[in-house]
Order: sequence, then structure tokens, then C-alpha cells
Amino acid sequence: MKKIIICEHIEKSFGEGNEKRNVLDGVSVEINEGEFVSIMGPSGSGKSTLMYAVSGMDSIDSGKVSFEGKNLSTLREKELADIRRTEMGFVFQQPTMLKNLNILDNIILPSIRDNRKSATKITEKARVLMEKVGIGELEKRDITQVSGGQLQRAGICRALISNPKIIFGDEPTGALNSKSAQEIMDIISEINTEGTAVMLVTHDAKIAARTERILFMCDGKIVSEMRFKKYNGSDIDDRMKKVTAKMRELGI
Ligand SMILES: Nc1ncnc2c1ncn2[C@@H]1O[C@H](COP(=O)(O)OP(=O)(O)OP(=O)(O)O)[C@@H](O)[C@H]1O
Repeated sequence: MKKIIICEHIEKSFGEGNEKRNVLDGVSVEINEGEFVSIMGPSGSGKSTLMYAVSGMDSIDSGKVSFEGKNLSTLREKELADIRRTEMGFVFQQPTMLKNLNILDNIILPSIRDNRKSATKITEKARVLMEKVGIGELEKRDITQVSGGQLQRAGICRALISNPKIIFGDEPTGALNSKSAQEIMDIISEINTEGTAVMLVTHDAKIAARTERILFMCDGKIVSEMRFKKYNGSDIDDRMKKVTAKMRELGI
């Protein structure tokens, strides 16, 4: 299996002098093409920091993060921004959208801003994606006129518009009720089945249990890992039991 991301001994701290705090403490991890990975751990254990380091959204103090063989630390900001824009998609707990633009414009704006010539193609692609995630009829709606789940679907369309190799999700279902959360997970799982790798940060055992590999973090280190077959909808209770047992064992 081809590796798309290789992280070697990454260290990251925040603060200076006596206030300095090591948040990533020599983390090494590899992500394969098309893999579905989640990160769990107590609050403050470094999950989001790891995801931002892995995606090149934040710098690291030492170690190495390679994306498809390119060392992210040695790239110029423009090269890094190009990789993030074309090869990676990002979904956050609360999608940041502009209030004065409708749903469609919010989805296409970042891509059109970077790539003016293909505005028509980008709009066509956005409409296909909106249809696929079930918000095809909402394109003219203002972002205040849709539900949290519908807004998150729009966030997923925006993340997918460049056909990224990997989607990073920082608690993408964290602000949703459990039904909407599972629907969003159905969409993310489908995207993954079609070949896009996914890396999620989550506190929710039911979300993590749907992924193929769970990285458990404590105090800036990956302390344990759990692997499952790709989720096919049938054995969620058994998977959840294993995840919660591991969380208890680790004191999470
Ligand atoms: N920009 C920053 N400046 C200073 N400290 C930070 C910064 N970002 C994160 N931290 C600190 O680093 C530690 C790890 O934060 P991080 O957000 O990675 O944790 P997490 O495991 O994702 O937590 P949570 O589950 O609560 O979101 C925390 O103590 C946090 O306060």
C-alpha cells in the first residue's frame, strides 16, 4: 500500500521559557493511500495539533512530515498552500462560511478565488457534490437558512471540490445531534470507499469505531493503536465495545 503521509519523530511545543509545553512528543505515524484513520485521546492530549502538523497547517519544531515524498518543512509557503488547496480537504466542527453568500457560492468561492479560469467547471462540480450529499436543492439558501447538518454537508462539498487525496476532519460531527452525526459519517465513509483517505479527530467512540485505524493519544504521544476492517455497517456494536474497552484501559 502506498504511503501518502510519513511523519517521523515530530515535536511541537507552545510557549516560551518556564511556560514552554511539549504538545507533540516525538510522534511517528504513516498514513496509507485511501486509509480511514481516527485520532482519540483526552482533551489537550495533542490530537488537533497532530492533525495540523500532519497537514502542514502548522509548523513543527523538529522531525519530518512528508506528503507524497515532499518534506513539508522545506517547502515555500506558496508550494505548501498549493498542496493544501489541491491535495487536501479540511472539514471543521463548525464550517466557516460567509454570511452574505449563499451555500453554492460559499462552496465554490475558495476554488474560484485560486483558479478563476475554471469557474464554470468548479460550479458544475459543486452541483454534483451537493446532489450527492443531499443538499442539491439548497444552493440559493443563505447559510442562516439551513440546519447544522446541511451546513456541514456544504463544508464537505467545499473540502471535496479539488478531488483531494486526503480529507482532514477536526471533530466534523462534534456540533451535530447523533442522527446527523451518523449521516455525516455515512457521507465521509462513502468518500473514503471511493478512494479518498480520511483522518478524523473525534471524542466519540461510535465515530471512531467506523474507521479502520484508531490512534490513541496521551500527553503528546501515540500510546496505542487499534485496527479494524473497513466498516460495512454490520458490526458497529462489537467495534464500539472494543474501542470503549481500550479507552477504559488507557484511562481516556
Ligand atoms: N496555538 C496554541 N498556543 C498555545 N497552546 C496551544 C495552542 N494550540 C494548542 N495548544 C495547547 O496544546 C495542547 C494540545 O492541544 P490540542 O488542541 O492539540 O489538544 P486536543 O487533544 O485536540 O484537545 P481537545 O480534545 O480539547 O480539542 C493543549 O494544552 C492546548 O492548550
